[in-house]
Amino acid sequence: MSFLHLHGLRKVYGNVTAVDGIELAVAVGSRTAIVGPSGCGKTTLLRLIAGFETPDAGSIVLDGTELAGNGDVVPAHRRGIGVVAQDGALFPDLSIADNIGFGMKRDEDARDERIADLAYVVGLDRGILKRRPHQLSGGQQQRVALARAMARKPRLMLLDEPFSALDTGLRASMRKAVAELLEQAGIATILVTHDQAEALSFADQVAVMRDGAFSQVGAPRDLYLRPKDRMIAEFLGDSIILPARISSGIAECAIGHIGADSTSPRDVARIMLRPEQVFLEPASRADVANPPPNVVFGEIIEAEFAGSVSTVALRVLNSLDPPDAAVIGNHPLILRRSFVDAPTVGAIVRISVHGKAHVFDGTA
Ligand SMILES: Nc1ncnc2c1ncn2[C@@H]1O[C@H](COP(=O)(O)OP(=O)(O)OP(=O)(O)O)[C@@H](O)[C@H]1O
Repeated sequence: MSFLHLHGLRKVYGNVTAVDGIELAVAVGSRTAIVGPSGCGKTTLLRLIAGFETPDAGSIVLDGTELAGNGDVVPAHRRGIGVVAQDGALFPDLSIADNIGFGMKRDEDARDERIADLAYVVGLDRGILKRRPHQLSGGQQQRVALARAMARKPRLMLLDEPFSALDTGLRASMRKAVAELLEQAGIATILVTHDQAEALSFADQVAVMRDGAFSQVGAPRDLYLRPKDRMIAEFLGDSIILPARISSGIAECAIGHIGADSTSPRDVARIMLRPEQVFLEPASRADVANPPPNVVFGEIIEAEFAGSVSTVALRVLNSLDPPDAAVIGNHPLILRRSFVDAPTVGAIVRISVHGKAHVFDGTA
């Protein structure tokens, strides 16, 4: 069931169209991530939903109530929406307790107890409640901002890059903790981020944004494995994109005949593989001289070791399909992934592919 519905949203600043034609349905208690490059309109979209900006066209309906559209605009403080910004935006002169309790009434029953409960829920020690924001770490400040937003019992939570100031380890643990917390509270959440891994791991639904519009919306796994075009594929992670011929559900390409996720026959197509689908096993020049059917070998021409993930460039030695030979010959296949024993320059490897190749619509 759709809890939040955005229809045809548009926002223009002077001659900049920040957001245009946005359609989105958010289910009750679900997590949506909006991901896209800097300046694509993510923050503007959140500000429209929060009520800090008014759309030039389109509508926002939350739980059956129109917040913006044809009729009156519901002001931000009446929307029941919590917002956590990138920097937390805490009040520097208030104690942590008063920051958390900012939206509560002074005489609210058991106010102090609720503040302490909220601090506990977001994993903050009771001992810091008397401190001021500048006496807290970045991660603690973000937790305070989240507790403050939760104190108002929002129906929807908007998170604008709330983890971006944190270092990698803390970022991942905060993300997990926040996701669990909001899920337990049954609060639907929209997270804005420019970090694709964060979007894919956080959300049930990911919307990829480009130039003010959504280019694809779907479940993380679908978007990652079946992106609509090359740009989305590359934005969501490393990809190997090859020309291919599709016939009987098989993609015939330079590195073999691989099962395809499309059965429509096509003479000229583009396919995508994710690096974790491509395996390299040690082989020798003698194997290359007598290749078994549908087996492709390569030679490592560059190798870069970088800890758990290494990058290798390989030249395909017995490309199966002549149309690809020139492309592959001129452009080595680049593979960045983790190897137990990464091959070194000069090594001969047998290339194999697991899973299906994704076939792009069109030839882009
Ligand atoms: N108040 C404003 N006045 C004029 N232009 C604005 C305003 N706010 C945003 N813009 C423009 O609208 C476009 C979208 O900006 P927005 O901040 O929504 O992007 P973003 O995807 O959140 O970027 P970032 O990831 O860098 O925060 C940009 O071109 C920006 O310069």
